[in-house]
Amino acid sequence: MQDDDATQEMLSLVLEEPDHWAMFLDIDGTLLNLAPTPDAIEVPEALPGQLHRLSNKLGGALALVTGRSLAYADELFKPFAFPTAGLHGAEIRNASGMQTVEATAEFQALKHALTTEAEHYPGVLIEDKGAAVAAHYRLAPEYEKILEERMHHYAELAGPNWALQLGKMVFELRPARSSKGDALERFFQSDPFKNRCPITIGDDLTDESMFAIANARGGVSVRVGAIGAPSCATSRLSSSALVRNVIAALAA
Ligand SMILES: O=P(O)(O)OC[C@H]1O[C@H](O[C@H]2O[C@H](CO)[C@@H](O)[C@H](O)[C@H]2O)[C@H](O)[C@@H](O)[C@@H]1O
Ligand SMILES: [Mg+2]
Repeated sequence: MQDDDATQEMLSLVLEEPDHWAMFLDIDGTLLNLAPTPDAIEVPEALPGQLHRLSNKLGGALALVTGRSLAYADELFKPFAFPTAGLHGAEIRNASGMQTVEATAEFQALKHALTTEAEHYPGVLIEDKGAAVAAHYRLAPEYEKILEERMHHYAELAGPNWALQLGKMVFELRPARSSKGDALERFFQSDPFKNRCPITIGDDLTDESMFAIANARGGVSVRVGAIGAPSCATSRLSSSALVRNVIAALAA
């Protein structure tokens, strides 16, 4: 299912039975257009309020599920503080409170070594996310191969508590203990998510684990972007703009 059909499906499902559904939304490339650098993203002025109204319609069962840190996600959508899973599922704020992850001294040293090494790769940006770190090559695609090799090396150094996460023009080291799919299961343990059916929308490899949970629970999974990348999502929306149209229509 694509664009018009996928949009129509989500609108009718949620508007007809708002008490039945829970929505799980990725941020970069899904709610927001991709930008040249991590901090260059723009949050459309109306979006935080629309998400808030939609969340109210769903009885609070709307969560952000992102590779960003929880604190960064909160900044983007303030003054609202939605239930959120950050660092690809490793951090979570749900009804049970907030769980974050601390970087160990060894991981701090690793981030320092990576940042120093990246000075030799002009245009490569290192994003320090606390217990995760991202090496972005969007501005310097010529370094993709070397960066991939080096990030495999740093992943080995980091040990089994960290995993290498591939993304859009980025290699990340993230806490290995939890994926976005695991985060969904944790949301489902308590209200307002308990006993609801998931609608998941995401654009990247990291979102596949939440699509799998949505499919297994009889829900809806939507991958954003052009057809091409293999995905277990059952529907497609070709752009973040279309995602925001769905959010606006559901919030109205
Ligand atoms: O799970 P998400 O909410 O989609 O976060 C995934 C990563 O998004 C960010 O990087 C990506 O978006 C940047 C801004 O558009 C872009 O410049 C970059 O090339 C993309 O990879 C973010 O910086 C990462 O920390 C997130 O893990
Ligand atoms: Mg994304």
